[in-house]
Amino acid sequence: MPERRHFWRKSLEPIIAARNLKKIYRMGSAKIHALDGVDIDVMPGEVCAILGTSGSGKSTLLSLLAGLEHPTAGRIFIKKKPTYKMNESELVDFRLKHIGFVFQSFNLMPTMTAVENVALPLMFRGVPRARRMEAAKKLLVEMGLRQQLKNLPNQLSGGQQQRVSIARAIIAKPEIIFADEPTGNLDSVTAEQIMDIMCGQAKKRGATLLFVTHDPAKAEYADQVIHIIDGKVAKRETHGPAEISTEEIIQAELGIQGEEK
Ligand SMILES: Nc1ncnc2c1ncn2[C@@H]1O[C@H](COP(=O)(O)OP(=O)(O)OP(=O)(O)O)[C@@H](O)[C@H]1O
Repeated sequence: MPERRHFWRKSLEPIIAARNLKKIYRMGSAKIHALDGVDIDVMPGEVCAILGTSGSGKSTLLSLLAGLEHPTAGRIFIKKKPTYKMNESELVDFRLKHIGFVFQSFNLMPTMTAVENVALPLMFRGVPRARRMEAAKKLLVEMGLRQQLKNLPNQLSGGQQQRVSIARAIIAKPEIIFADEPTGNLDSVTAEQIMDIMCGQAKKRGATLLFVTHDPAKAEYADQVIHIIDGKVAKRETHGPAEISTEEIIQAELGIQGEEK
């Protein structure tokens, strides 16, 4: 598990902020309150887990925050921009510039090789082919896939496919990464490796990572855990300044080592 970075939450502005988010789905005459007044603040560079059981509303929350669906009510600000007011084309543009996605079922292009899949987001940004293929290759090698660069997705294991999709999510250097049950299709050993890679890469790049999980063990990787029950925030936990003493903060800031006894 990568070392957690400590956040001086008070001194930072949230990169993701949501207020009183509501999402009501209509099924015939029935109304389903998938989200019922959720508030969220995620700080820049933070790893945040949305933890909840099946049907609690976590995927709905992720899809609202990512601008894939519109809320029934409430406000969402990403990088201080009111994304809940944006139209589809503004949202597409915003996502392309600032957000990377990792999905439970990998969502790789089946007819493209690993390296072509990873290079794809750079194509949308107009990076010339030679440069984007080189960057994709470098990243995949860093992820331990040197031997699999030219494999198609169906010639890769689940863990390898998820590494490719993490590489695809981060290659264009998004400030925010959203991941929906990123280890849901993987065995427990591979799932741990993927959590290490995903959280480690986010930290290394200073990106904000928000992931959804039903597994409390995966939420352990996060700086902030938001527990969702029946569309409401039931509990928030932050690991960071709250857990360390003022003296430790001062020592960390000044680089002072503890005195030898
Ligand atoms: N498009 C939809 N139309 C109608 N109801 C929906 C829709 N999407 C989600 N729901 C309902 O909203 C509630 C929350 O669903 P959501 O998918 O967000 O839960 P979840 O916590 O992600 O569950 P899981 O872990 O099983 O994916 C559920 O009752 C679900 O049936």
